[in-house]
Amino acid sequence: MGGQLEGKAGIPAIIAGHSAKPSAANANKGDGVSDGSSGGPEHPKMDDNVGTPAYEAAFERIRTRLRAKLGADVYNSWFGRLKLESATRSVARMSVPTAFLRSWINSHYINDLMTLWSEEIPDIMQVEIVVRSATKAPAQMRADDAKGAAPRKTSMQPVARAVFAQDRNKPARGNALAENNAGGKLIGSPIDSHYTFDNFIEGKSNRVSLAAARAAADQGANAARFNPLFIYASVGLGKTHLLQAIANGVLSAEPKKRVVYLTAEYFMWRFASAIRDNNALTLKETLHDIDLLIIDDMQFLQGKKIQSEFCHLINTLLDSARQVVVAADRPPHELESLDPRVRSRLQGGVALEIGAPDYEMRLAMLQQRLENAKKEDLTLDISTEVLEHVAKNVTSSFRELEGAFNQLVFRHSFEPDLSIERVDDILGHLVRVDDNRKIRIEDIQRAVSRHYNVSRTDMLSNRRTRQIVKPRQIAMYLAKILTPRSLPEIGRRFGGRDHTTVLHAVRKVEGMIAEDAKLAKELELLKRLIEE
Ligand SMILES: Nc1ncnc2c1ncn2[C@@H]1O[C@H](COP(=O)(O)OP(=O)(O)OP(=O)(O)O)[C@@H](O)[C@H]1O
Repeated sequence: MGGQLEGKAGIPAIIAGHSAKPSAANANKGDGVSDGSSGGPEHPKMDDNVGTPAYEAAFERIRTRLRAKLGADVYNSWFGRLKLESATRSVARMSVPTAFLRSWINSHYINDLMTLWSEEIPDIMQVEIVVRSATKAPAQMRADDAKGAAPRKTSMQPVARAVFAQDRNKPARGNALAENNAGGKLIGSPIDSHYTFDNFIEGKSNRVSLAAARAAADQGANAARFNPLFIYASVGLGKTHLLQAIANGVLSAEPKKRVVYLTAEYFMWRFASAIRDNNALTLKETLHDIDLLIIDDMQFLQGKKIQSEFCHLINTLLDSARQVVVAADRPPHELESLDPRVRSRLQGGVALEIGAPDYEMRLAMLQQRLENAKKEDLTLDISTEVLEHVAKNVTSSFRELEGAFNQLVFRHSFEPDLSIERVDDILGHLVRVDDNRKIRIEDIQRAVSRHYNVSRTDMLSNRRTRQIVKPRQIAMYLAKILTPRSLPEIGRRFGGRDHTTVLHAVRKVEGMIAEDAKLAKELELLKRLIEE
């Protein structure tokens, strides 16, 4: 991979000398509107070669290399939810859950992905990013088919077409997409009936958020205390699951409630198209008349006009005691790109964090997944010892854990007696990723103070001499990119500094790196030393 990780917008990631396929060009438009699958006669079939261990392994290595190159923060933001959808001899197709992510990867990283793929598998001539629908484990999808559920638009569900608002006269539960297509008003994204409170595993790290979510869904006397309810967590810890469980909870109790679930990107797209088509008023009127608004991935809300519409919408809903629930990857006061009026309104309710799951929660999740998977494959038998081993070693998020479980199920079909050693081989990358996340702020402070020859005490002190300020800022920057800690947490570990001081340090160092290649190299070296 080249030293620079910026791709050029709109350049199809096809190696020169091979004919440019229309599908690749489409995949690079990234307009957030078009069909993510982008069609075309030359596309590989969805199930081509996927699951072939060589391709899966190559994809995992590519992810590991991207992570090492970009740092945990940047990687998690853009690639944390990247999945391999299909791969043939010449085309690798990956998916992300939103059009926004697809667009960003296409305009910034597509060439790097192309390079990495061709280094791994020289025959790959083209890479594509498509948008998939709400996440769902393959095992669950097969279970649906077995139960004769209406066919779902699974992995190729384009965000822009995934539209749904609960029609007042329709039953709430069941296959949301089938109901949408049958005539629901087109406003929100689909609500997946598999995400419920009942299958949400409860533990120390999510107990309070779960209780608040239940209260918001019950709409009882307590609900006003949680309005707006703001849930934040880093990737894969259950925000979407909880938000959708609220929607399902409300709809199962009162099917006529008007519930709208939207990702922030979809909200932006919906408003932008309504403004363009001169029907913003109708959209606003419809939205102002709902009972429950749920917005996911709030960190992506951008644009002055859209934010002002959003502000107006939540003001109207909150002022008339309608429930608003929002999720993001950070607390409201850290959503710096948000209009201060929106931020302040979001801060007016309650903001709760979901932390990483502990061992008991992880084991419970694996057991739950195994029980479900066994319903469709009676021969499936993964020992308790293996489940405990995985729960002990894959610790970062439920999504990683789910990925680990799916790999085990896949392997089980041709290696029924999985030993612990084999499990380690198979899940090696997941365990390694996890190790990366265990970097402690103290390790960073120690490495930086040694490198710049300043004492750790000085680094944490109030002294402002240049010799101390620069290493302090560098250490804060490294803490931000190498650990999952929030700005306030980092501030606390640096002598009780405010989160804005940490933010200033991070920006300052980013600016210095952009201008000073020598410093950039020095920091790369430091990063490697800390990660070892
Ligand atoms: N407490 C839980 N109990 C059971 N399953 C969970 C729990 N938390 C998360 N999961 C599962 O883990 C997967 C990832 O969760 P989810 O998509 O809700 O995470 P997220 O926080 O929204 O991540 P992102 O920020 O990347 O969108 C989902 O399949 C979800 O069902």
